[in-house]
Amino acid sequence: MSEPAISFVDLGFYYRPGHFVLRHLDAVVPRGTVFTILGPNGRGKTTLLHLLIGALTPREGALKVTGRVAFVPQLFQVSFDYTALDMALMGRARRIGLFSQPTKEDEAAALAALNRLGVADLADRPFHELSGGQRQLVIFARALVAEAEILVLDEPTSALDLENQSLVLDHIRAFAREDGLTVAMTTHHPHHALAVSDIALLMRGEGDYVTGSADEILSEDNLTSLYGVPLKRISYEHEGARQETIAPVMIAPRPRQGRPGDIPEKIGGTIR
Ligand SMILES: Nc1ncnc2c1ncn2[C@@H]1O[C@H](COP(=O)(O)OP(=O)(O)OP(=O)(O)O)[C@@H](O)[C@H]1O
Repeated sequence: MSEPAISFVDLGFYYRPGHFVLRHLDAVVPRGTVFTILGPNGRGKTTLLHLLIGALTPREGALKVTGRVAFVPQLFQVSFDYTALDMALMGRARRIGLFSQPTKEDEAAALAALNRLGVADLADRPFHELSGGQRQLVIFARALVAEAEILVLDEPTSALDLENQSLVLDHIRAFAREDGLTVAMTTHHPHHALAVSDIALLMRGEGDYVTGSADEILSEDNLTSLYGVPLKRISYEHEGARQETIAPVMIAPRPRQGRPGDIPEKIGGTIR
């Protein structure tokens, strides 16, 4: 079996001595899989991503990341007047070198990546004038142009409308299934995790983690106890195939046929 893209054993990190943000954390992420990190605010998801990209160093345990990493942060700001194409070209910086000009081949690669993400028409627009979602797609293109083997994505769908969420999830799946990339990402959306992940990590608190096959880990019980609100796995049919999604039941469901408190049997499918 090939070496995993990411592995950590007994990983621990604190910003201030004596105040561990995460501790005794173990996971193995094989190449070409999608690894999703979930947990309530402040549990250390972003801290874990920063450890993966080498911006932070473990205080305890061992962390191994094998392959070139590209990081896509949640909000990407630039203070200079770069175009979207310039931003994508920055992914080629390693090839182009500090004082050289991009070649036609570099430009073609950057345009192809923008095209794949559906934003080639924005190539000449100033990056800082783009919407949050458009910027996100351009930064994805930059990660592709960098020919990274491991993509580390901080809440990749947070700035996106529903259509673009779906598009980005499709891209994430394709990066892993078609390009063989490994994707490590955080999300506050369990249904996104279920849609794309092979492996999930639930960060329940310091020293309290669950990791393993996403389909098994993202159970109603695990998610309900993680978030403190009831969540349901919903089975439905789409284009002739059985699918599953996850939805929170944060407010009392609307009663059907005037029966107060009646939990609907169907929300486009069957609640298990
Ligand atoms: N630079 C820092 N210095 C000190 N403490 C920090 C720093 N960054 C984060 N923390 C603390 O570490 C803990 C974990 O933060 P982190 O941002 O990793 O959580 P998160 O799970 O990503 O949260 P969210 O879902 O809100 O983005 C929090 O208590 C936070 O206050």
